[in-house]
Amino acid sequence: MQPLIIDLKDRSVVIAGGGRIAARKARVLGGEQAAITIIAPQFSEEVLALAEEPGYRLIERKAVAEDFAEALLVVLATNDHEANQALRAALPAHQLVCVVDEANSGNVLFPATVRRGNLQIAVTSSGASPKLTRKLKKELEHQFDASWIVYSDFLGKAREFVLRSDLGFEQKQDILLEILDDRYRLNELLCDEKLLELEKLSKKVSR
Ligand SMILES: C[C@@]1(CC(=O)O)C2=NC(=C\c3[nH]c(c(CCC(=O)O)c3CC(=O)O)Cc3[nH]c(c(CC(=O)O)c3CCC(=O)O)/C=C3\N/C(=C\2)[C@@H](CCC(=O)O)[C@]3(C)CC(=O)O)/[C@H]1CCC(=O)O
Ligand SMILES: NC(=O)c1ccc[n+]([C@@H]2O[C@H](COP(=O)([O-])OP(=O)(O)OC[C@H]3O[C@@H](n4cnc5c(N)ncnc54)[C@H](O)[C@@H]3O)[C@@H](O)[C@H]2O)c1
Repeated sequence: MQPLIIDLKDRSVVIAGGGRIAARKARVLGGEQAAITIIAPQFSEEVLALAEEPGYRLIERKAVAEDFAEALLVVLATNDHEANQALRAALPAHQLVCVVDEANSGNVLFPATVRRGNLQIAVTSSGASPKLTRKLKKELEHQFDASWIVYSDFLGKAREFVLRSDLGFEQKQDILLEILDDRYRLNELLCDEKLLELEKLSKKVSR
C-alpha cells in the first residue's frame, strides 16, 4: 500500500463502533478537524467525553450501509467481525475504508505518527506487527526531539524566501542544502539571522 498525506479538514468521516479503538481513531481525526460521526448502540466513557467537543456527532444504534453515503473516510471499528465485514462489503470501491480488525479487507491503514511541526514521520508494518510499529514510534520520538518543530518551520520560511529571490538555480539549491546543516537545528538564533538575510534577498525581487 502507498502512503498518502490527506487533508481531512471539514470532510465527513463516519466511524462504526463506539469503544476504545473508535475513540482513538476519532481523537486522531478530530485533530485533523474532520467532521466526525460515530455510530454504535453503546458508547464508552471516552467516546462520550470526546463528543462534548466540537466536530463530533453521535448516533446511538447499530451502523447500516446508508450511514456512510456522504463519508470520504469510513472506519469500521465495531467488535463484531461479521458486522464489520458486512458493512465493508456494502461500500462502493472508491470509498476510503479502514477495517480495524482486518488489515487487508479495507484500503486504508492508520500509521503511528510522530509529529514535529511541518515534519511528520509515519510508520506502518502493513498490519504485520502493530507492536513493532509502536516500538519504532517510541524510538523515533526520542530521536526527533522538540527542536525539529522550530527547525521545520524555519526550513519552510527559508525555502519560500529563497524561491522568491532572483538567485540562479544553482545558488538556490546551495542555500537549501546549506540550511540542512544540523547547526541550524541546534541554534535558533542562527536561524533568525539566516531568515533576515534570505528575506532581504526575496524583497529585492518583489520591489
Ligand atoms: C499504529 C496504530 C495507529 C492507530 O490505531 O491510530 C495502529 N494500531 C495501534 C495500536 C495497537 N494495535 C493493536 C494493539 C493491541 C496491543 C498490542 O499488540 O500492543 C494496539 C495497542 C493499543 O490498542 O493500545 C493490535 C491490533 N492492531 C490491528 C489489529 C487487527 C488485526 O490486524 O487483525 C490488532 C489486534 C491483533 C493483534 O493484537 O495483533 C490492526 C491495525 N492497527 C493499525 C494501527 C493498523 C496497522 C498498523 C501497522 O501494522 O503498522 C491496522 C491494520 C488497522 C488500523 O487500525 O488502522 C496504533 C498505535 C498508536 C500509537 O501508539 O500511536
Ligand atoms: N486497530 C487497532 O489498533 C486494534 C487494536 C486492538 C483491537 N482491535 C480490534 O478492534 C475492534 C474494536 O475494539 P474495541 O476495543 O474498540 O472494542 P469495544 O468492545 O471497546 O467496543 C466495541 C464497540 O462496537 C460497537 N458495536 C458492536 N456492534 C456494532 C454495530 N453493528 N454497529 C455499530 N457499532 C457496533 C459496540 O457498541 C461498542 O461501542 C476489536 O475487534 C478488536 O479486535 C483493533
